[in-house]
Amino acid sequence: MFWRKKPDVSAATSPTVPTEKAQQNMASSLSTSPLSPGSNLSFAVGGGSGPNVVREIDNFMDGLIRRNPHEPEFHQAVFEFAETVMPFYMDHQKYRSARILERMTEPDRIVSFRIVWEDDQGVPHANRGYRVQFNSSMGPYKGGLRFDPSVNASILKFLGFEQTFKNALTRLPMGGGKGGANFNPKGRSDAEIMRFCHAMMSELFRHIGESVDVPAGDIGVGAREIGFLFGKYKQLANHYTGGVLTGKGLSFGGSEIRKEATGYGVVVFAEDMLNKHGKSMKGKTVAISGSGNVAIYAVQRAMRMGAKVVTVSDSRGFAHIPDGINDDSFAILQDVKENRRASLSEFAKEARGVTYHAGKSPWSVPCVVGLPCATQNEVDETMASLMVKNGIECLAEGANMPLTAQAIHVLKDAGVIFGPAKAANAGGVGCSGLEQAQNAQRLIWNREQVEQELERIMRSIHEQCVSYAPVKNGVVDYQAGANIASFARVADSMVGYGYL
Ligand SMILES: NC(=O)C1=CN([C@@H]2O[C@H](COP(=O)(O)OP(=O)(O)OC[C@H]3O[C@@H](n4cnc5c(N)ncnc54)[C@H](O)[C@@H]3O)[C@@H](O)[C@H]2O)C=CC1
Ligand SMILES: O=C(O)CCC(=O)C(=O)O
Repeated sequence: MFWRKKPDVSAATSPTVPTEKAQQNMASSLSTSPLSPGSNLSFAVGGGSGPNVVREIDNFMDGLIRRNPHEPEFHQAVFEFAETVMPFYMDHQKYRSARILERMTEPDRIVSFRIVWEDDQGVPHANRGYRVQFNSSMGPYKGGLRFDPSVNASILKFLGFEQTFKNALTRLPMGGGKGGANFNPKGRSDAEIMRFCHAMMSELFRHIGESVDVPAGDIGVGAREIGFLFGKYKQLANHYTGGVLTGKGLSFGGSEIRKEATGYGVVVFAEDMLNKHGKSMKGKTVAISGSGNVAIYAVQRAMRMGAKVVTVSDSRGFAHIPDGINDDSFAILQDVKENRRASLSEFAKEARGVTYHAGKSPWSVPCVVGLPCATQNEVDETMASLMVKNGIECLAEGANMPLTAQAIHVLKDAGVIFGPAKAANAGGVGCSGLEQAQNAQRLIWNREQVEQELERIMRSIHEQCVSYAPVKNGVVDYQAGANIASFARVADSMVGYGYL
């Protein structure tokens, strides 16, 4: 069945744009919430969606879940995508006959391996490392490494899937991948982190390369870890190839702005969405979750745009800053998180006008703009309803999949401008692409050059979303726009390659 029809090779040369019929299909499928109230089936498609579209999504998800049991995060990411892409897919026979949706939801390969390292007391530990090489249609696999005890195949498959389409939106030559280990870096010394990274690279180096697969950072992996990983790769490979990892230190091939890029990009994207709807960030109350790499630079960029940032959080609680973070409190936040790697409660103790709320999430604090920048599924339906009640107007996802499918529907149904992760947080990987370009040229661009190029990438992503997005009650559906624009790009390449 899968291989029955011949590929439509002519499609490879003509980029696909949504037809009028597809736009109508999208409008009907998006006109009501796809989740039946009270349904226990989290992927049940119901309401007023076109019956054919609903049936196709159901059948497709049934098959995906059967082939990938016990992987809820992967199912969720694919559902979120399929739900908006299906009408477009159904309208394009060249994709359907090539079974592109089934093919693009199957990773190219997954490697998993043992990582044995020694702690400071001389005790050996074994962890599991992974690299999910999801799709290389657009270029070498590209995507971060995550160190967190929760890491498993489901989480990395969802991240690798998302990364494929995010990278396509940057229009740089990057495929999608993701990796990591179920290692908890919290409380570990620098020496332990170094030994862990060296042990991980002892296996990972066989699977990566500047034209093969180029990892970078994600949760628990920043410049320190990339330095240890790069050093070990250089030693094992016996050559200096900067382009094999991104997020490197500036002294050994890293790029200006990479550290700031994801957070800055999220705010630039939010500003573009607001501008498109006749609004702006200036003077807006902004709630941010997380206090890691993405969150810190989202705070900084939002402050520079004249917004008032009233929350940040970590896995233990959140800090409330009713008058907004200022330059002094931002410097303390950076020091607590980036240098001392301490809890946010320290930030609250040291900065003026900050209270700390242990065990609570920041989303009960009223805001006009929400930027979830911590982790997946941190905002559920209840929190989204509370945000709506509190007057939120715009939400851009800094983290990957921070909202449940139901939470997204609550916001969109209430007319909130919603920026999905694959568009809103693409600045990080976009800047990684610029780091690869500098490494290939053996040149270092200055800060202004990189920042200008990053803004150009974010603006182009915004335009691509708008050009594919339906508009409902005057609000652009960026989720559908991002999914369809990136689907078309990846699908056209896959169709062009034939049956691979
Ligand atoms: N670093 C990057 O360039 C990019 C990161 N992302 C995504 O952004 C998110 C944050 O990543 P980074 O800032 O790089 O990581 P990080 O390790 O620097 O920071 C993660 C933050 O999330 C918080 N956090 C982690 N688990 C949590 C939980 N279960 N509940 C509440 N808070 C939790 C941590 O306390 C920390 O503040 C992730 O979803 C990541 O996949 C997306 C695009 C690029
Ligand atoms: O910079 C990169 O290659 C990866 C960034 C990343 O992991 C992400 O976009 O989620």
